[in-house]
Amino acid sequence: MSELFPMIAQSAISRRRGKVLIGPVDLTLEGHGITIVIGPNGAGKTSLLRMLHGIARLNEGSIVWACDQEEARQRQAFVFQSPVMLRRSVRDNLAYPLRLIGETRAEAGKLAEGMAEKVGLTYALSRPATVLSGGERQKLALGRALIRSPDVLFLDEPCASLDGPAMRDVETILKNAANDGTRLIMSTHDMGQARRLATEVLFLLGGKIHEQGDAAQFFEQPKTAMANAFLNGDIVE
Ligand SMILES: Nc1ncnc2c1ncn2[C@@H]1O[C@H](COP(=O)(O)OP(=O)(O)OP(=O)(O)O)[C@@H](O)[C@H]1O
Repeated sequence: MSELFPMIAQSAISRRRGKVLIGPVDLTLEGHGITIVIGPNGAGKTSLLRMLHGIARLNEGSIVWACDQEEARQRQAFVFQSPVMLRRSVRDNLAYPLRLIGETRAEAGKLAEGMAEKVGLTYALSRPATVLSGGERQKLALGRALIRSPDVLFLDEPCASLDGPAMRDVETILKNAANDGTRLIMSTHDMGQARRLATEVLFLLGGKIHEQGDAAQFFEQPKTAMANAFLNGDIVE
């Protein structure tokens, strides 16, 4: 398989009805680690993730992966804040991405069971996804996104409405995925979570990347006054 990274965005801009949602963005993503995207409400976190993943229109500039675009698309997954589930069992939801690429029902079911174990949902395999709790739904969404072993997983506030134990479980799943070689790029409002997970930080402000850096260094000594103010809990806009 060819290399997917680096991903290079140059002067990338996404607009909606003439308004810039995000950009211009100049960004190089290397192939390892967990990049956490932070910034105040409306800074453009969701828009950045959607633009990089290719589900928000790229109006200007370029986003280029090291392999061809179609292959790059196949090797990515995205987890939304409020994932939509099929009105079927947990097993079928997990198996679905595999069925889409032609896996047999039996094989997809077997792999779904393996993934259910990884995300802690073995006990719920036969339950309809519609009866799951918020935490269980998010674990299912992660399992469904990870079942094709994506090289990159984008996550938009995946823990936004989860309680402590569910958040801890989700973070464990994410760390395991990163250790297994999936590159994670994730937005969060939770600075504790950002500190626990990040190897790299993108701090967004006003639709632009205001600061990018190694996580330990960013949290210890941010380079910009705005990032410093944000980390101190000041109102930044
Ligand atoms: N579909 C849309 N149409 C018009 N404007 C939009 C749309 N989606 C987002 N915006 C605007 O684009 C800007 C960036 O929004 P975005 O959701 O990317 O920010 P965010 O950092 O993820 O915010 P939050 O932390 O509140 O989720 C905001 O000003 C928002 O109001």
